[in-house]
Amino acid sequence: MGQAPEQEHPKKAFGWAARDSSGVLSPIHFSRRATGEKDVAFKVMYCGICHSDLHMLKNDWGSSIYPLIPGHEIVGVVTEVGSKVEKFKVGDKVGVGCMVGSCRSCDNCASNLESYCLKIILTYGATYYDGTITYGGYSDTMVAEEHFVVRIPDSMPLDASAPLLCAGITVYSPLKFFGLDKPGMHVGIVGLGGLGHVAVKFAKAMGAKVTVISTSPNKKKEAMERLGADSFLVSRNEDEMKAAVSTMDGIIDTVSAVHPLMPLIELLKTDGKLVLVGVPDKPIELSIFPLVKGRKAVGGSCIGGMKETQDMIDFAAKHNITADIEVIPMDYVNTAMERLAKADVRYRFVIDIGKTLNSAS
Ligand SMILES: NC(=O)c1ccc[n+]([C@@H]2O[C@H](COP(=O)([O-])OP(=O)(O)OC[C@H]3O[C@@H](n4cnc5c(N)ncnc54)[C@H](O)[C@@H]3O)[C@@H](O)[C@H]2O)c1
Ligand SMILES: [Zn+2]
Ligand SMILES: [Zn+2]
Repeated sequence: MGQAPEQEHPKKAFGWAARDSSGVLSPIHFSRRATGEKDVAFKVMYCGICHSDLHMLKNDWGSSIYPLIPGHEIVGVVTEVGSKVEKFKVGDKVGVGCMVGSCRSCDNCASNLESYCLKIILTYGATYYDGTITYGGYSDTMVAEEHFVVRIPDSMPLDASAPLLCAGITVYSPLKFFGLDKPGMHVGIVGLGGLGHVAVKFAKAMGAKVTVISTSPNKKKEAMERLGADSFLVSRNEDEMKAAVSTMDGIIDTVSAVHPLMPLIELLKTDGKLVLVGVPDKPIELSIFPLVKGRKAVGGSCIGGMKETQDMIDFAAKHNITADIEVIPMDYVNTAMERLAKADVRYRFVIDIGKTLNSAS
């Protein structure tokens, strides 16, 4: 067990940051806190690029603090553990997702729902307990309290597992909570991007019948043949949409921009649920009649708690679920962001931090 002596001084770290809402990333030297007694420190090997990183880089939600080092799909290998760490040792494969802190005492935290804690501390761009700003995984090292670290099973590839830490849990959690995880359920997945493509895989593994709803007809073949969807609806094709009215038990909507909800609500059966996980920067119009007529619900969902995140990883390992990724070098990140904005990625960029981030760049 690599027991670390308590250290007073922060540690040097290196990463890539945006300095303003242009969102352009460039190298930055910064520091991380010394490994505390409940902390796990690790060398970052890979970090996925979530669309939330792009929203945050551009200050779409008005909450960004610069310099901003994004990244919340972080995986790596443990280099140091604090004296009170129980679950991890040096050399373990681990990951950190969207949060690195919560109050640990409210009702949400007591129910393993840390992502709904009012005092949640996000992995980057948030203020930590000690007053410092949190920095994400586009960097060489990471440190987080043990409670917010998950174990990546040895059987899983580190690069393609990284996106599960945000994209994976964000779709797994509502599938379970809204009861869409049962064989025979008909589940619609809207938006076939990073979240959407893993949602198809999880819903299929849970036994549901899965229909992808997308604006791009050219994604039909791969959705069905590669990802295993049962059917595909082109949302701009009125005939196809009409034929599917009142057929779905639930829909997970991962779209990152403002889009019409009414056609999706029409697809739901009585008591169906439309769950929004995509977070557009502007409000979306909602008419009430279609909800009232079918006792339908529109809801939201935010990542998932730490226990459920570990359950999701273990479920993914059991069912061989990983993300379909394009691995890129660190200095490609700005181009990757431009491509992500145009939905030009199948389906998740993952930065090879371990091999391509070096402070000489
Ligand atoms: N709720 C949460 O906890 C949570 C967690 C992670 C990400 N998110 C949010 O989910 C959204 C999706 O993230 P992602 O990483 O999967 O993004 P992504 O860019 O990989 O996928 C988004 C998909 O939406 C589609 N899309 C974009 N604009 C559209 C439009 N106007 N109409 C129809 N389809 C459109 C794109 O083609 C793409 O397939 C983002 O808003 C992100 O911030 C939320
Ligand atoms: Zn994310
Ligand atoms: Zn709490």
